[in-house]
Amino acid sequence: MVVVTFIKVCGLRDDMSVDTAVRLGVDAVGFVFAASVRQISPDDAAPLVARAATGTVPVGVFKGNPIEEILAVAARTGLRTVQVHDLVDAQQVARLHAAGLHVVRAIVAGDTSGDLGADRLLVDGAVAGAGRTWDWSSTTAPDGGWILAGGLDPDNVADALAATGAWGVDVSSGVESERGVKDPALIEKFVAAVRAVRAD
Ligand SMILES: O=C(O)c1ccccc1N[C@@H]1O[C@H](COP(=O)(O)O)[C@@H](O)[C@H]1O
Repeated sequence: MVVVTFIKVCGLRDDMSVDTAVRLGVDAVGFVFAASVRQISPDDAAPLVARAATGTVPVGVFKGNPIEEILAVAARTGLRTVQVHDLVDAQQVARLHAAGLHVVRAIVAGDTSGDLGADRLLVDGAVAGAGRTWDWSSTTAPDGGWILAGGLDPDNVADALAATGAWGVDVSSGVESERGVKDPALIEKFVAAVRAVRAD
């Protein structure tokens, strides 16, 4: 039986990477507004967000950004979905919802504080965007469909899915030729590896 796994490719900063992801039919692309080698400004992200909006959901990724800044970035870029790595209470989620945003709450593996009302959970390793795997068998899978992240690449994603049964996967470092530089061939290899996974 073929398994349809949600795929997000994160940390995009140029037309070619966005076009590659859209051509491959990935479900979501991420633009990082947190302090990072992949950080992009709202002005530079806005045209990429518009470029992605053809069946591939653009997602703003935030860590260490005040809620006011997240709202301002969404308004400037047209983003309707945000992935936030440091939400601590349901009021923050409610403020984002009140602005009409779809909210992905990113947590570190082992955190059992739940979704705080967010629309989806993403479970990552201790250092977001570092390309480091974590012990996928060490955590109890959250209820419902959740997204697995942290050091995924074309060679380990099938094992990661088999170990966790995650609903979706998110990749950044594992599809780069050097830190912060996306490699279209690796993006294609990653997507093929996810789509080759079967449940028998
Ligand atoms: O990619 C970043 O630099 C980043 C910075 C701050 C918060 C999140 C970030 N990216 C997210 O990190 C995970 C895993 O990335 P990796 O594949 O291990 O490099 C993923 O959810 C990205 O969206």
